[in-house]
Amino acid sequence: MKCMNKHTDTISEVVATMVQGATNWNTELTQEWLQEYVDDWVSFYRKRTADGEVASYIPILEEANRDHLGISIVGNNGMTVRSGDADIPFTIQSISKVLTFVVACMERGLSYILDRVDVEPTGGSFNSIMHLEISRVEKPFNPFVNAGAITVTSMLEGKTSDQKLEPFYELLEKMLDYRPALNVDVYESERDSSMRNRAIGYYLLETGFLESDLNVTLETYFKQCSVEITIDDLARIGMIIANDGENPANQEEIIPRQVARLAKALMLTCGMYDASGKFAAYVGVPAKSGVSGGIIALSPSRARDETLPFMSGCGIGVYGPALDDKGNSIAGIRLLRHIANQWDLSVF
Ligand SMILES: NC(=O)CC[C@H](N)C(=O)O
Repeated sequence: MKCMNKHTDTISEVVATMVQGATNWNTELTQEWLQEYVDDWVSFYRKRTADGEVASYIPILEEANRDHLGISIVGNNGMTVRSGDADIPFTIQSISKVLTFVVACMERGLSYILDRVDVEPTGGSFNSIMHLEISRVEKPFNPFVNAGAITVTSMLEGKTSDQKLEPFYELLEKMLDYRPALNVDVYESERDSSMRNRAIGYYLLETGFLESDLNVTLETYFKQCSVEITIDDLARIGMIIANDGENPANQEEIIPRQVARLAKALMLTCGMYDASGKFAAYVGVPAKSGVSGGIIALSPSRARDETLPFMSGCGIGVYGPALDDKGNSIAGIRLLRHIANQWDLSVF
């Protein structure tokens, strides 16, 4: 087998050699080799955390360590590569919007939700009110900015926040084999400080978009954002969405295919707020970020992929609480960009 040189070979070249040549190609060797690569990249991009700031508008989030950077990657065969600060729990924040959207579509049907929330990027910040008012929209722009997400949350079935979130927890449990818990301190910190989201809520109430009581809707929204997860969880959820909602280990359908596909399209066009265009151009994979520094990303499964069979249909979780001015993990984006380019993950 060709001797591997991680400084000169691209990952595709090496894996292509492995696949073509190679009587002794094996998963363990590949994993070891990928691990070395990823370890190098994480230590390189960790320096970029110094260029960002942790979120402070939810006071408790300011306690995060801005030097942290970790990544977890799960292939469609379960192969896992994790590196850096991979064991730090953090709250899911806006990444929850992908899951409440999925749950709402499963409960109400896709067309019910799409009649009430659009699928257009805003080009504005995640918590903008201005867009709603200036454009006099018929419905909120998309489910991944706060106005659209709060509207989706109002459409979840149930009268109390706990009833509304039960199917959300059940979906998480099905994907992760455990039930993540609410971080009560983060929930209370957001509940007591989130005047902007209350303003958005009142505007949605006035304009007739909300389908549940305002206070219950906001309580549900703050709770969904405060569920604690890890990058391994994000990678696993990403891997299932990448595979059109199916668990590749046993072909069980966890999310209906059409809903998973729509979620991917929305992640690609709206997942990184007003940096979504740049992210699509330079990274090119569906992703969704949150203000605690998490990013979920994925490489949709592609039959054509011969060089990296186990990375077609992979999920990626990143944690790096130092954020850029759009509210996305500053080092996390750079790390993802590097990996997507090296491994040819772009959907384009
Ligand atoms: N970008 C985010 O992660 C925002 C989520 C946060 N809970 C908020 O609504 O303000």
